[in-house]
Amino acid sequence: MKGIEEMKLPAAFLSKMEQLVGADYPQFLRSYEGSRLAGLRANGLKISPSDLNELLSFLEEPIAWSKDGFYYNEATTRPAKHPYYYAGLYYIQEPSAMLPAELLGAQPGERVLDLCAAPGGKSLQLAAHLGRKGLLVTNDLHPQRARVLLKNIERYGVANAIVLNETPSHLAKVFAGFFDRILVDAPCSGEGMFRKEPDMAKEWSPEEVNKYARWQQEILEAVPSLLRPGGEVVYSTCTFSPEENEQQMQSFVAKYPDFELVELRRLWPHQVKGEGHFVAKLKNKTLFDQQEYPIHRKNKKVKIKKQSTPSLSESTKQALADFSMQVWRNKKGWQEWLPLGGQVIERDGHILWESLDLPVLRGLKVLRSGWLLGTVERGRFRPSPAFALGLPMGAVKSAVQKLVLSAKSQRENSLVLRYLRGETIQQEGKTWEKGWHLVCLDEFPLGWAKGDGNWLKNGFPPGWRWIDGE
Ligand SMILES: C[S@@+](CC[C@H](N)C(=O)[O-])C[C@H]1O[C@@H](n2cnc3c(N)ncnc32)[C@H](O)[C@@H]1O
Repeated sequence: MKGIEEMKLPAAFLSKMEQLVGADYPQFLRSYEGSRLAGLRANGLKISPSDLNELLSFLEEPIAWSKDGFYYNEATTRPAKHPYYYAGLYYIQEPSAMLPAELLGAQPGERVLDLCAAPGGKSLQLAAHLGRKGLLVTNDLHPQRARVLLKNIERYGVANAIVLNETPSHLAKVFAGFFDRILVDAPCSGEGMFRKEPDMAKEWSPEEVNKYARWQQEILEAVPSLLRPGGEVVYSTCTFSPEENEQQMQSFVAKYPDFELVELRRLWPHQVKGEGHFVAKLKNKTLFDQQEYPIHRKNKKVKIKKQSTPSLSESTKQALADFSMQVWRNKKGWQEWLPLGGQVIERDGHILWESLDLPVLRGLKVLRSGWLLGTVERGRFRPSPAFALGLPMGAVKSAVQKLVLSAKSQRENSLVLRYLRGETIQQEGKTWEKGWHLVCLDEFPLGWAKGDGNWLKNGFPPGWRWIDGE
């Protein structure tokens, strides 16, 4: 717990805050004496909040503005060191940061864009709201951050997402009028993060605030072209400065009179249990007749891929059937678990499920255009970790060749850790059939392992592994 002096917050920042919060200033200052607040969210693609609460003994009260978030105590708990974390059952997220995606209100079947998405906490929330129906386009400008975003999309089992590394203006050219809803969780001066990461305060200056305000404005410029008539946008930041928040919204609606501001919320650290956030919802006022919806979807500006016959070669089909026979004892077992509205394609040896509701992505930096099922090498299918993690519960239940692990006792937990560390699985008196085995933690998929007749060779990817002592 740091006091305000110890944190060395810039004097100009403090006097700005004094003006901004007025009579609340003493409480605002006192909020810096409290500890930062930690939260996590149940991954709705895998588990309900109440089931997660039953499973994890360390969850505290629910987070008021989130349907699936809980507080936990950072001093006593390390939720990232738990096998259920590796099964993608929950995402660790600052409590205030749970509000923007909640307010966007994405519905199953919609097309949703997360424009500034890395590392992906809010994208995962949006993916859970869509279920496996509709399309999530998730993007970040910075290449390394976009790669982290991809990893999270895969680790949390999102099948119907495409991951891009683009500028908003490039996206606007390809996705004109495409999206039902857009989240702009903008880069910002991060004033709400000073308690969590005091070093960030060193970078603060009025010039920094203005620099971010300019970037945010540039990002927002792309929104009117990307959104369909009648669509909705949530703009959010984790900063307090009005230049990056209310003023940004005012200039947006002044410039684009088709838009109205329908909701504006501030979470202040001295008023709620969170680090603070600004969240605003905008709506495009242009009338949008639901009856015309399908027609709009054929908007000529957006070239949607035509339904084509699956482009798999005979040898790939055979490789997939062989794999499916191993895991489900059924040649077509794997096909049952694909989301609707897409097709399986083969591109450069990669087998992907892709939505049919995609514009032509040529010219964009695409990190992933759907659910990576695996690769075909020398006529054999090798399933990807993302394939395992994206399998719904029914697929796990009906899999025959599988290794079901449990973390409920210490002895069982040690086998899970061996798998997560990437070790070969051997058990006395037990041999493993040849071929792929789905590895699960209770009924949740974790990854793959390959039997060689004796042992199970570990298929858990190096970049995802459990590292002792971290
Ligand atoms: C506040 S963070 C996003 C956090 C994220 N929404 C989450 O919940 O995990 C802002 C992100 O915007 C990205 N960014 C910065 N400028 C951008 C731009 N012009 N277009 C798209 N993304 C941008 C940054 O790389 C950063 O990852």
